[in-house]
Amino acid sequence: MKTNYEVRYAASPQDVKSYDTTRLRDEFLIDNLMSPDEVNLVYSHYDRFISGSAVPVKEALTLEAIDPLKADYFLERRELGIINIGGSGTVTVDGTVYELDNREALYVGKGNKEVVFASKSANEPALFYLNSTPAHKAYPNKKIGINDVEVVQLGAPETANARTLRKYIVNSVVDVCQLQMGMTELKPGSVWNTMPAHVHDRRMEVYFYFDVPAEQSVCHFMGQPQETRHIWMQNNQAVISPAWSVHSGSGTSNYTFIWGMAGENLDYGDMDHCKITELK
Ligand SMILES: O=C[C@H](O)[C@@H](O)CC(=O)C(=O)O
Ligand SMILES: [Zn+2]
Repeated sequence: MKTNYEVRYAASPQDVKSYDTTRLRDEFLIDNLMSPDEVNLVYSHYDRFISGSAVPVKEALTLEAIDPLKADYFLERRELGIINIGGSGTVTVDGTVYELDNREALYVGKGNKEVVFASKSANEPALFYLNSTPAHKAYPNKKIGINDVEVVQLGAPETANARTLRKYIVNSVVDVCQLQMGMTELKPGSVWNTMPAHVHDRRMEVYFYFDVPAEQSVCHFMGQPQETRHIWMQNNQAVISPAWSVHSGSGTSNYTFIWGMAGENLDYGDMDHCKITELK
């Protein structure tokens, strides 16, 4: 059993202007996810947001308190969102078993001492994607099935951005302190997510790209709207978006991604849109 973690500090947009490709990737790209029989976490100092994965294959995996938390157990002062993008699995929270099939989610509130991940079959393991944020209050655990999500259709084939957005962990679906999570699926032939792009200075965000077909990639754009940079993303990689940064990608095919946010408010729609023709 293994829990690995990395720490990422926060950077000023003035500094990031001078980053080369390697430095940009070292600071913002998360490339240790979905590794079998490991729990892998990245602790970002942007809103102390943790992104990670748990892939139990040979044995069950326990979510351990990592050193930066200085806590007796992981959820002592945190809440957790889990979305399964793999085969059927279970998450056991202080003895209560939640069955999570592909594309089902679980919210786990502050104060739960033990979180254990397991797969139904080693041949088709569960792939649990995790987001966690500091929490001030213990809200009840809640499973969010595919029928519980709020669905929004966005974009159009003509602009290559037709996509289905599913809100899983938002405060109209489940009580949360600050975490928000959802999944956006691009339609075949559509490649652009989040275009027109936006920033939300009240919240940071992490995008986790998956279901990227073999030999295809997603080019993710970040940076201040008039000072953008790009990061080429492979399947099962995530990218940290500071509050001052746009976060929008274009793939060489369609793909799906999970977005997770935390910060000042719980208003999903609190975004400042950037005019497409003014991006630089
Ligand atoms: O702040 C919200 C997030 O950036 C995403 O929900 C946007 C998104 O999934 C999309 O438009 O494709
Ligand atoms: Zn956003």
